[in-house]
Amino acid sequence: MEKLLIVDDSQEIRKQLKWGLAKDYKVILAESVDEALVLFAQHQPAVVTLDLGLPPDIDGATEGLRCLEEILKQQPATKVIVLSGNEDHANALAAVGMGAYDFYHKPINLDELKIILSRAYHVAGLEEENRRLQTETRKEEGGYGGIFGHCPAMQKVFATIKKVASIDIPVLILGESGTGKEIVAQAIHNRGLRQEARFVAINCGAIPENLLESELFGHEKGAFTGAQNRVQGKVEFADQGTLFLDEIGEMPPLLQVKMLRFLQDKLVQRVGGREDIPVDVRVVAATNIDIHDAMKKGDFREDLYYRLGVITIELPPLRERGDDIELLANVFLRRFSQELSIKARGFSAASLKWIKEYDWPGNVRELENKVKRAIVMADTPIIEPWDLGFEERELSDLSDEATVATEDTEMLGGLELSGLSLKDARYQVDHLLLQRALEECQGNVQQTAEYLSVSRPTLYDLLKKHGLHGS
Ligand SMILES: Nc1ncnc2c1ncn2[C@@H]1O[C@H](COP(=O)(O)OP(=O)(O)OP(=O)(O)O)[C@@H](O)[C@H]1O
Repeated sequence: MEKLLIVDDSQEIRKQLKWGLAKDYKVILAESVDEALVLFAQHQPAVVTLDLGLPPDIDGATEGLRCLEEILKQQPATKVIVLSGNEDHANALAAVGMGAYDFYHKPINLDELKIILSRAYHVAGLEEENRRLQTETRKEEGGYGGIFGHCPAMQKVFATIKKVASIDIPVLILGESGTGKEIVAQAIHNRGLRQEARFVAINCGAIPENLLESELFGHEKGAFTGAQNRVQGKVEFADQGTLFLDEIGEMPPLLQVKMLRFLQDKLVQRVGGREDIPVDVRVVAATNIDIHDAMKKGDFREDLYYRLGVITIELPPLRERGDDIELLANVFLRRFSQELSIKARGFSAASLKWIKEYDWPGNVRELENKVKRAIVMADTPIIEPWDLGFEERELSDLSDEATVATEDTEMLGGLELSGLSLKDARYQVDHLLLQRALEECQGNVQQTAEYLSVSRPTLYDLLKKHGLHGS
């Protein structure tokens, strides 16, 4: 049963209301502001009826308005219904101005008051539900540190991040290119003990072997031609923070040995230097190659693997994430439409079919790029498959809908449509139809619009797009 706080200094009214409302509500009675505020804090009722003339100011409204103010300060969503005398209309209005939900003039008619009360509870309930949904959406909006995923494999990833973040052990992240290895590494850092210090990423596969050592460990002045100054390496730069070694599977054998030594001793020696510099970093590594295969072939050292992969996190490819693909597509749609200030409302059914069925070799990064491109390319707020930039080869397999469209249109004017993308084919057909309708109606715009069953402004837009003119 809902709780209702009744604040009234008149014993008679308190009695009348309790008698009349106790069947529907759990009635709590207060006769002064202080008592009301204590009971309000204790019970947190969604609705309060409040007499404005409370002691010591029973003929004025100062105490009633103070009570209203305090209640709304404690809980702004409370629906306060002010009960006042007929002559006190101005104060009742002032109360509404301060945030009261409604007012009701005494003498009280219980049936009327019951209607007002039930409406107040209804509104309070709706608002509460709305707040709950908004909080949920906001949580969803943030994903897990910006990483979205509902599928069991991603839930397992989140659970592991949670467990390992605050423990200083190495983590190895495995997953195809674009599956989110770097954002997972960043999430581990952001939730860990070193979050105040730096997160330093280095892509071991993108730097030529001869430069990688100095990138990682730094060099002394004169260490090699062109080394004009002493330079700190990424490992040293990450001191106290997290070092993210991306594409560790690509690390050349010699550097694997040096990295292993660093992991064991926590000391770095700059290229051309003799000094051992102590560095305290958390290491998170990632690779998109089959690391077990690389070990079998002798390309990756087993001892380094065991140092780095105390904990491993496997990121599933996008094609194995089920409904997450649609979730991610919508996340990117909202994100980029906001960032680029372009209105994009959603995906057409055909687009969603494509999004779900496509193989996604480039994983989340590819999906992200395709959605971004689509928002820029789309002519309407609804994204169509061709906006997503699927290849013609892929589009030729498109749904029956597209094939039918092409067959129908081929009958229209012997247009050569084969080999055209759906978008181009539609353009050609529109062009032909516009030309014919104009001819048929001798260029009369009004008649042409009627002939094609479009409005005049739409026809003008179409003519402009196709470089055609009425007479
Ligand atoms: N689950 C996810 N939710 C939201 N965005 C994601 C998710 N996974 C990846 N992304 C986004 O996809 C892009 C690629 O992610 P990231 O760079 O972390 O992948 P990666 O596996 O490290 O790629 P690579 O192997 O090429 O280094 C980034 O823009 C990232 O924000």
